[in-house]
Amino acid sequence: MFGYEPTIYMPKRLQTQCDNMKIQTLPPSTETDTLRAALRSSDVILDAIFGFSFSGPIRAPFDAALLLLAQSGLPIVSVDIPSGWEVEKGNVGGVGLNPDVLVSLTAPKEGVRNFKGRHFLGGRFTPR
Ligand SMILES: NC(=O)C1=CN([C@@H]2O[C@H](COP(=O)(O)OP(=O)(O)OC[C@H]3O[C@@H](n4cnc5c(N)ncnc54)[C@H](OP(=O)(O)O)[C@@H]3O)[C@@H](O)[C@H]2O)[C@H](O)CC1
Repeated sequence: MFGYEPTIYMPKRLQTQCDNMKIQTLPPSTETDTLRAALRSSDVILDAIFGFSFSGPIRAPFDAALLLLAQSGLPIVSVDIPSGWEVEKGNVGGVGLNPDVLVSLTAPKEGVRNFKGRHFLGGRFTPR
């Protein structure tokens, strides 16, 4: 896909599109072995696990998955909100990812006010 070879962890609604486009997916599982293996052959993590509907504590299997992502040492780009952060309160308890880059959608959320990495704003904007 555009020269990239993505592996998608637990796609929620896009399995058919992934299959049609022959994009590798990791199905829901309580095991983290496949995710661990995929991380070993990855260059970057695009984090879009949770958005503004997340509220802690993190339930399994995402607790183990977030830990693996954080410990991978790979650069992380988060979409809208780093996974594990709450939309208003931010990284409560420090269990969320600490991405290098954040791409907020439409508007930065209150919880990322103190985010210190590179921060971009993306979305569709309607002119007045
Ligand atoms: N709609 C808009 O105007 C905009 C939306 N934006 C972003 O788009 C996402 C939409 O994603 P949505 O699926 O609605 O929500 P989330 O991505 O946050 O995911 C919800 C799922 O997360 C699960 N969840 C929540 N808390 C936990 C937890 N502690 N442990 C494990 N899993 C959790 C939740 O599971 P349930 O079982 O509770 O249903 C859901 O499956 C939206 O979030 C925005 O980020 C943009 O902001 C642009 C405008």
